[in-house]
Amino acid sequence: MSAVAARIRPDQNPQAVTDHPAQATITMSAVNKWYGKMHVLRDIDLRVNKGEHLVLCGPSGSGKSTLIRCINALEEIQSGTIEVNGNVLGRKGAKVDHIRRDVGMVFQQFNLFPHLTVLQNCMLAPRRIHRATEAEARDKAMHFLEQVHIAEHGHKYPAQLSGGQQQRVAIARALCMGPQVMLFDEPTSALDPEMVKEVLDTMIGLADQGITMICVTHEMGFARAVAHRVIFMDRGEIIESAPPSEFFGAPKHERTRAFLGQILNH
Ligand SMILES: Nc1ncnc2c1ncn2[C@@H]1O[C@H](COP(=O)(O)OP(=O)(O)OP(=O)(O)O)[C@@H](O)[C@H]1O
Repeated sequence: MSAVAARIRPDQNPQAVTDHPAQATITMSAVNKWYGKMHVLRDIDLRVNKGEHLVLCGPSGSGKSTLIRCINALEEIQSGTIEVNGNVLGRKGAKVDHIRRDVGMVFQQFNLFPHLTVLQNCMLAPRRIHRATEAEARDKAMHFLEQVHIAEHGHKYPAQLSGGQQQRVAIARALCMGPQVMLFDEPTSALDPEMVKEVLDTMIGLADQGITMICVTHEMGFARAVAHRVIFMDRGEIIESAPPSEFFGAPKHERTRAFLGQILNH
């Protein structure tokens, strides 16, 4: 049985979020973003509690990537506020470097440095951000490479690994920063089908450890198994947000139903 199938769904597990009393890690309030004249995020209000796992889905171009890229300050917003662990983005004196340290990001393309080994890729953040010694950085990198079951490939270069293995290295590298929140932007979209499961299983392992996660993904099996809340976005707006049982069992909005009809029948 796959790890996805074997898990108790979080909304069937009363301890899942109540272990973490409502303590917001991320708060987005009335966030608007334009690219030129294109209004891509429209009055986004979103609160993510510590330990919460969110899955963000929606049609192509609906603003999902932009939303999560705004959270770690890869994109600027034009109005509203985003607060991450007490740091308010966009305000004078905002500590963008703190936000980037607190928020680990995993992209569709793995973005590993090709000229560095797996181990060296993972040692960068501890060395540069946490000013760790070489030995400390190596220990930390090995710890997270072991966690994603890839430590034996530490001496290799990214090009010598499969896509799934590279993505697991990218996850380990993000974890080496010691983030409070992990953002995943379609982490399995660039992978061959047989490699998708290994990456999803790694993400499930992280979820089980209680790390706060926001995942943009169309892997609805993962959403059912791991998400406390599934959010549907369309045309820059949050249309629906509900626990998976409700979201999949009785979606309220017509646009959510149409979207689910398309991707679940695919
Ligand atoms: N850097 C950019 N400059 C201009 N327009 C952009 C930029 N990035 C994204 N867009 C546009 O903003 C809109 C939202 O894009 P975004 O990538 O956030 O959507 P998405 O829901 O993540 O889509 P997908 O599922 O295809 O990745 C799209 O119309 C896209 O073309």
